[in-house]
This record gives sequence, structure tokens and C-alpha cells, in this order.
Amino acid sequence: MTTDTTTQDTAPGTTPGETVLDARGVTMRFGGLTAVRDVDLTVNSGEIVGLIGPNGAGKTTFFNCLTGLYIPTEGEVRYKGTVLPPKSFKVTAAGIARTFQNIRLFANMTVLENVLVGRHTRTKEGLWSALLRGPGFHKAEAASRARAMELLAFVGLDAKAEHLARNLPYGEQRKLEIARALASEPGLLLLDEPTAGMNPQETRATEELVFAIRDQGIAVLVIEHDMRFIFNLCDRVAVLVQGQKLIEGDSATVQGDERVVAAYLGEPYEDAPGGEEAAEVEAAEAQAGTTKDTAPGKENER
Ligand SMILES: Nc1ncnc2c1ncn2[C@@H]1O[C@H](COP(=O)(O)OP(=O)(O)OP(=O)(O)O)[C@@H](O)[C@H]1O
Repeated sequence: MTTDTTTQDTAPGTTPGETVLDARGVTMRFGGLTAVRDVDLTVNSGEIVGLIGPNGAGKTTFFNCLTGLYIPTEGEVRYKGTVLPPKSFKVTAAGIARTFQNIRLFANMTVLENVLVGRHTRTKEGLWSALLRGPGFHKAEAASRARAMELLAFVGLDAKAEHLARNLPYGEQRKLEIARALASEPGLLLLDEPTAGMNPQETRATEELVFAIRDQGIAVLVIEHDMRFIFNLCDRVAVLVQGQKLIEGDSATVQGDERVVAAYLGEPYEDAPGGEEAAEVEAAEAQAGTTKDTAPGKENER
């Protein structure tokens, strides 16, 4: 893997230790369902932060609230101190890039073209320049291609630049998604299950890639179900359960918290979100069971 990405002409500058992402009180409701409830999360420059939680905990919904795909019902999201605009392309232009749980590449475009598409928020040449194809356009196009090739080398796909995206093996498609996200020169990269469907070697390579991205000065927030990957990689881990943040801390703290284990096993724990309702349902079911047991044959009385 090449790590020379020094020609970031338009990369948003990041000061070491600066709060890059500041999400406060983020709540997202879909009708009667509260998918995310009052979640605070910060990511600082130089950090890799993990977001974990059982299926349906609200992780992707939270990502969607950070990237302008959803407008949170309540709460505020700031990137480097500025409230984010509620449009995904504006969020990308501001400096947040993401990958998706389900790969979203342009299957019939080449690997290089996919990365070039990712550069559009950083291309200064306007419509007329593109239509007239003057010297400014050609210069900008050459610079864009050079940067795209540099990013492909960074993720280890430069030799496949002219291949169609759909012909890449699955693990390489995931890498290409990351290269495309990096093409917008983000200050924060959000990865939604980057190792889903990967074999152990590919997962380890992805781990290395994420460290290399962090070393380029890009903060990373990652959702992942592979706990080994998360605990190896992350400086901090936040756990979502039923839309609420249960705990946040370093890997050792989170791994050792019995509520996290209980949440993954589906066991109740003290003060669990929705715990009161669950207890009421359980009590009602137990009561119904008792009534049935103590009144055998009742159903047949009618
Ligand atoms: N657009 C939507 N409309 C209605 N409900 C939704 C919508 N998106 C998500 N949900 C619901 O919100 C809850 C949280 O879903 P979300 O996909 O964010 O969870 P997740 O933690 O990412 O799960 P997984 O790990 O399985 O991907 C779920 O109950 C889901 O059904």
C-alpha cells in the first residue's frame, strides 16, 4: 500500500486535537418509532471512533443524521464548529465523506471513473469550462486524474484502474468505495460496516487501511459488527442500544462492561432502554400464563 497522498490541494485543514464532529442530542423518529434518542457523540482529529450495537440499534440511522440524508427530529450536528447543512452533497463538500453498508458503486464505470465521480465536490472548473473544454478544464482534469490514481495506489487498486467496478472481487469493491469517499478530501470519514462479507485477511488489510487513513490526518467514525476489528482499531467506542447511547469509552472499558454483553445477548440489565415496558409485558404475560394454568379447560366452557 502506498501512503503518499501529499497533493491534497483542497483538503480541509485540520488542527491536531480539534473537535471535528460534535453531535448533540440527536433524535430521529419515524412516526411512532424512535430510532435514535438524544445521542451525543464527538470525534476529534487524529481519532478512530467506533459505533457498535445490536442489529436495529440505530447506528445507520445516526450516520444518516450526520450526513444530511436524514434531518434529525431533534438535536444538532456540527462539523468543525459549523452546523451542517441538511443536504448530503453539501455535507460532503463541508468535509464529511462516507461509505454505505450496501456497496453503492457505479458498476458499469471503471474503477478510475468511480473515484473521479467522488472528486466532483472538489473540482473548481465550472459548466462552461467543461463544455468548451478549454485549457483550464484540461489542466483540472489532469490534476483530478492524478489525484484519483494516487488514491487508487493508496488503497492498492491502481493496477485495476481501467477495470469495470462490477468485475472487482467483493473486498476490492469495498476498498474502491473508500477510495471514492477519500476523493472528496474529507476531514472525517464515516465507514458503515467496512468489513461486512470479508474474509479474515481482507479484514486485517482493512484495519491497516483505516490506520493509514487516520495517519493522513483524517478522523474516522466506524460502524462494525466485528468486535475484534473494532477493539483493535478504535481509540474510543460508543455503544448504541435501542437508539440510546449505553456507554462510551476505550476498548477495555467497553469490552469489560457487563451491560454491553447483556445487550448483545438480548438480556435485560438495570436501567435498560425500554426495560420498564419489557418488564410490564413480561408481568402481563406471566399473569396470563397463571390465569390459564389455574383455570384449565376454561376455553372449552363456551
Ligand atoms: N427510513 C426508516 N423508516 C422507518 N423505520 C426505520 C427507517 N430506517 C430505520 N428504521 C428503523 O430504525 C431502527 C434502527 O435501524 P438502523 O438501521 O439504524 O439500525 P442499525 O443499528 O444500523 O442496525 P444493523 O446493525 O442491523 O444495520 C430499526 O428499528 C429500523 O427498522
